[in-house]
Amino acid sequence: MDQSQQPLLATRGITRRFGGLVAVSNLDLEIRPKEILGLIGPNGAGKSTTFNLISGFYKPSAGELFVFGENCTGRSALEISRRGLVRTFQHGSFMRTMTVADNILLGTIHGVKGRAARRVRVAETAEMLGLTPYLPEQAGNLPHGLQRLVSIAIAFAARPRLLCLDEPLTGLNQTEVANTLAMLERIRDAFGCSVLLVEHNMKAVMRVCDRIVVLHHGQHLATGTPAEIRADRRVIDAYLGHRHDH
Ligand SMILES: Nc1ncnc2c1ncn2[C@@H]1O[C@H](COP(=O)(O)OP(=O)(O)OP(=O)(O)O)[C@@H](O)[C@H]1O
Repeated sequence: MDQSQQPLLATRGITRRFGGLVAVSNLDLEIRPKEILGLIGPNGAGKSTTFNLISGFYKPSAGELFVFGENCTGRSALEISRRGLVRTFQHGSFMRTMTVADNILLGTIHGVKGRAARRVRVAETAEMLGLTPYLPEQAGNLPHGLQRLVSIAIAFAARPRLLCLDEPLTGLNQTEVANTLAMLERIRDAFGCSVLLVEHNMKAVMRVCDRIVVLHHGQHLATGTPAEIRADRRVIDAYLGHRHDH
């Protein structure tokens, strides 16, 4: 296969059980270079579990995980992050009492050597995300929208090849959503990084994603472009038809 088209990440038949409950069942998923991939589905569909499986926070009950072509089934979250996959968490992933600058610095610890280089990386990252004016501020004192950006900045400071974002748009107003989407596209275009987006804001998902994967009851329901997903009768019945924000 042409190296540039090899999936950055692939799951083969990945499954996760919690006791008798199958949260994710036999899922094949691929994330391609430089794509923004949306992962959507109703509450309880298995999105967070999938996210935890691919970032190494959960071990699969069955199936395999390939990260950048390497079989990483059963590897720890740290081992996977060292290969260039970085994630955020649903409820924010930053230290409230630290400054924005020190928060972003945390994201450079594994990937950048030396104080001066780290300082440069922090400045570049803040610039990219529009956070430069807030660098000296205590992160916990910032408005919610900026706090969400700080979480993304920490993840992006490692310059991942795959940035996995867990509901990054929750609680943002329309302007903040538009700014965040524009920022994701900038990151993708400038650094060639892929983005996996778990998100309930359908309007945003339809706008920014190249492809979308739909889960339902832990199973794969559909994969396609936003236009294909919007027109898919099974997806409308299972999910989109019940929503009011698209
Ligand atoms: N640690 C756990 N222990 C037991 N059951 C779990 C655990 N995590 C998830 N589940 C169950 O697995 C199923 C899938 O949950 P998951 O959180 O992955 O769905 P989701 O699509 O992310 O939902 P939401 O949109 O509400 O975040 C649900 O039935 C949930 O109750």
